[in-house]
Amino acid sequence: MASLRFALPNKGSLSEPAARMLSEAGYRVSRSGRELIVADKANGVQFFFLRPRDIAVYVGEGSLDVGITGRDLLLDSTIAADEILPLGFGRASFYFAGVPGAISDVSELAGRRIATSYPKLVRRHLEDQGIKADLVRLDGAVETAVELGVADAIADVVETGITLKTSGLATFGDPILRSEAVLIQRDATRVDAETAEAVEVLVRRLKGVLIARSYVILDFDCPTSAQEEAFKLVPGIEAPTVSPLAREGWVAVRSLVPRHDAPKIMDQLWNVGARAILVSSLDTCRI
Ligand SMILES: Nc1ncnc2c1ncn2[C@@H]1O[C@H](COP(=O)(O)OP(=O)(O)OP(=O)(O)O)[C@@H](O)[C@H]1O
Ligand SMILES: O=P(O)(O)OC[C@H]1O[C@H](OP(=O)(O)OP(=O)(O)O)[C@H](O)[C@@H]1O
Ligand SMILES: [Mg+2]
Repeated sequence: MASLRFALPNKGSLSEPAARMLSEAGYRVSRSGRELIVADKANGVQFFFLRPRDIAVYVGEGSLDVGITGRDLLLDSTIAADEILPLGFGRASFYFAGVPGAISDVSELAGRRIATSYPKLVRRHLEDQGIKADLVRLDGAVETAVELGVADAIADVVETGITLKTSGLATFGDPILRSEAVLIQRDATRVDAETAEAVEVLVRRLKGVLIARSYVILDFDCPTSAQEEAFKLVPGIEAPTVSPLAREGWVAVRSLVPRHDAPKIMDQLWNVGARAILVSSLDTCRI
């Protein structure tokens, strides 16, 4: 079986959660030391640990088949690759920011200097708005660039907003981008059939983890007189599973429900007469 060549972040915010998600999907990604290539022979995958910023390059130009990186890093890459699955972690927004009062609107950026580690992404955004500004490309810690007089504003990743606040800056304008970790592949039309099949299996496994993270299993006992009303509350993915109970006039019901809706649904089920309402977590699944 040919190996699927998979690029994973070797450090940074995305590294640990990417490895955890793959491990939950059944792959063996653990590194015993600092090795940069790990073979998962049982699953026919070879993992290459690379800087997240370089991952789109390796995947886009075809040296590696798939990879996990940030949507913002993908869009900033000079080599294009296709986003095939958003992965729900590494969420962050990308904003312009400046000293409050000094700049409060994106239109005021015309002719100003903007520090960023994401020049392509920012340039394209400014062009779309017809704004001409000078970009100052920095590797990191861009928040300090305004204080040190290197730039008039910055464009950077904002997660909690703490770094901005402690640097005396505030965002202005709408978010330039909402980013999260994404699975990427080279231009799908250039992928051979065997690789496409391996990617399909990978995507199904990852979707299994995503569903397992966002849904819970709900079990309850329900009087048959209330079952129609209860089924409306728990439609499930196809339909709820209904089994007989060893008690006349009652059924046992099982269904998947969105994790964050579970408390409200449990209250509603109780109100229609359901009892012994249990919630349990999924490890993974194929839907
Ligand atoms: N708080 C955060 N800080 C930085 N990047 C974040 C954060 N939360 C999510 N991300 C995402 O992580 C990716 C940045 O990867 P990068 O390797 O630069 O991570 P990093 O946390 O900045 O690590 P380092 O600065 O050590 O290289 C981007 O896709 C970014 O949107
Ligand atoms: O909104 P917050 O939760 O404060 O997070 C955002 C900050 O985190 C990142 O910096 P990082 O620590 O990666 O350092 P870097 O700028 O050197 O990459 C990013 O560039 C912001 O500075
Ligand atoms: Mg960083």
